[in-house]
Amino acid sequence: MSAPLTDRIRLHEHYFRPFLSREQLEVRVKELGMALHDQLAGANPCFVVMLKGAFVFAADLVRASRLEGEVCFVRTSSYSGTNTVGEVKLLIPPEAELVRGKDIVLIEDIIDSGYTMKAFLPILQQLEPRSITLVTLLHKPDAQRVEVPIDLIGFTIPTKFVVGYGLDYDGLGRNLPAIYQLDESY
Ligand SMILES: O=P(O)(O)OC[C@H]1O[C@H](OP(=O)(O)OP(=O)(O)O)[C@H](O)[C@@H]1O
Ligand SMILES: Nc1nc2[nH]cnc2c(=O)[nH]1
Repeated sequence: MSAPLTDRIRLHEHYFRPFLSREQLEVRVKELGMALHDQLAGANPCFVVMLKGAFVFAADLVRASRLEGEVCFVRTSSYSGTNTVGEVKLLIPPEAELVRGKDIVLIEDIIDSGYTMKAFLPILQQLEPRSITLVTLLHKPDAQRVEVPIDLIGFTIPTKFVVGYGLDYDGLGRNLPAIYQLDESY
């Protein structure tokens, strides 16, 4: 049997405490979906999903938006454990033919230092989309090191490492239905 969501959990050597519940996520993702629907009314966008972390959020957001459009996946990587390694690697690039001339909804799970988006946005812009709407579920403003033009934010959160709802700690935790925050008291 799995642990109740009120309990702290352990992933590898770290403990995490409940932070955003499944219900809070559901309500906010629906609101973001409706906001996207209003902003892009009548458009036929392409949803660009940042793997791996955004896969759960994107699945819910795309459906909540009720917008018809292609979905495409890109993959960047820059974290080892709970720290950014600074260098952003592009492991799966965007499909040029799906992006050119389209209204892009760029879906990210978290903007922390901002380095990932700072590196990726010019790559996307080179493919000449009509517009880019950047949506992030989580934003850590106090951790941000570089400017990023964010259009929609789910939750503004403190500078603490979080897991769940797609986000991992060294490969674990992506399957958790809620979001947990690193508990440094252990
Ligand atoms: O604003 P930043 O400090 O750059 O951090 C944000 C990025 O970090 C995570 O990706 P990660 O590189 O861990 O890859 P993953 O999505 O495959 O877990 C997350 O999914 C964001 O893409
Ligand atoms: N899982 C996870 N990945 C991140 N990438 C940047 N910040 C975070 C974070 O707090 N949690």
